[in-house]
Amino acid sequence: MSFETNPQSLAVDVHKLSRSFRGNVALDQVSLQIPVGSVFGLVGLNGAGKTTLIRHLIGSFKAQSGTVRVMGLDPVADPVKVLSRVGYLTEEDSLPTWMRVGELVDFARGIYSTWDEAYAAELIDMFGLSRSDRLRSLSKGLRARAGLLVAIAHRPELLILDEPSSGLDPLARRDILEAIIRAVNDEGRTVLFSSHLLDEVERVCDTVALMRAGQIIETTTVEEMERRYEEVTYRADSVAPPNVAGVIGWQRKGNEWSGVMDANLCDPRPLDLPEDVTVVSRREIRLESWFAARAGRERPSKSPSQKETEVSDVG
Ligand SMILES: Nc1ncnc2c1ncn2[C@@H]1O[C@H](COP(=O)(O)OP(=O)(O)OP(=O)(O)O)[C@@H](O)[C@H]1O
Repeated sequence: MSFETNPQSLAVDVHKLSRSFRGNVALDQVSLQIPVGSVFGLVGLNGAGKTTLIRHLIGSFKAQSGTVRVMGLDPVADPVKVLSRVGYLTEEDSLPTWMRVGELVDFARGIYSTWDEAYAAELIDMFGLSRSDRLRSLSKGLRARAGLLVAIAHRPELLILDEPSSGLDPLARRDILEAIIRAVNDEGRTVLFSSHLLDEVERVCDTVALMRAGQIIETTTVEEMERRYEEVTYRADSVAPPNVAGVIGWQRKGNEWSGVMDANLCDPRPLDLPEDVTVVSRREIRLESWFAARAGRERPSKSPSQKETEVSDVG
């Protein structure tokens, strides 16, 4: 999919970004455009390149080739301007643990000119923190909340959450994270959310990009994905999936084969479907099935229709 290319309307604009670590390609000609105001999900298997991409956005990696713009600025050339407008929370527990929550808040207030003290106080309360708590003595989940507080109390234009949920219990993940993402987005701000928790991504994101082996292989709105793909389950006593052209990925459970197909390209009941193969169900696609079909381990090809189908055994 393509977005409006007016730089003013893009919170993130990455063009043909490549990066290798000692000869190993981590990012391969990645182009990514995130429109202002979107909640954008970044998904992919371990090692797909998500964190490496995000680190370029916050200026901790310099592009080896290609360009990176965040709110129209180069994060390496203009780190202060960019970081003052970005909120960033990573799974790494990198807060200065010798500080108390109050000291952390005072420190952050000094850094960000847009710091909203009333909002910070509200968040301390909402997260069950106290200014006198020493970060070292907090549980991992409370420290993650303190990190989230610092990431959002300056009301960033772009909030980047890189696996933010790993330290949070399910309740915090659902209630706090979703509330924050929606609040940030309601103000017309942008959220980039990288996560392995696909149900969360599906719930909060309007657009999702899938990374595989250092490339973005598909960017789609959740709506578009639901319109385009469907999951069809067949019953077939065969060792190979039914011969249905254009299926982008199969999952097998006993004698049932579920295929993710592009509704524009496939006929779920082709005329040559063998008589002993029956269609058990046709379901709306879920992000998890799309991910399983598209995120596989081999190098990507150009489009879903050109891609070799993959089979995974789930039962
Ligand atoms: N500092 C580094 N030095 C060497 N290799 C690195 C470094 N950072 C990342 N890599 C490699 O780059 C590739 C992409 O890693 P990256 O952490 O970006 O993936 P990811 O999609 O964020 O994975 P995960 O979901 O596990 O966090 C991997 O092969 C990783 O080993």
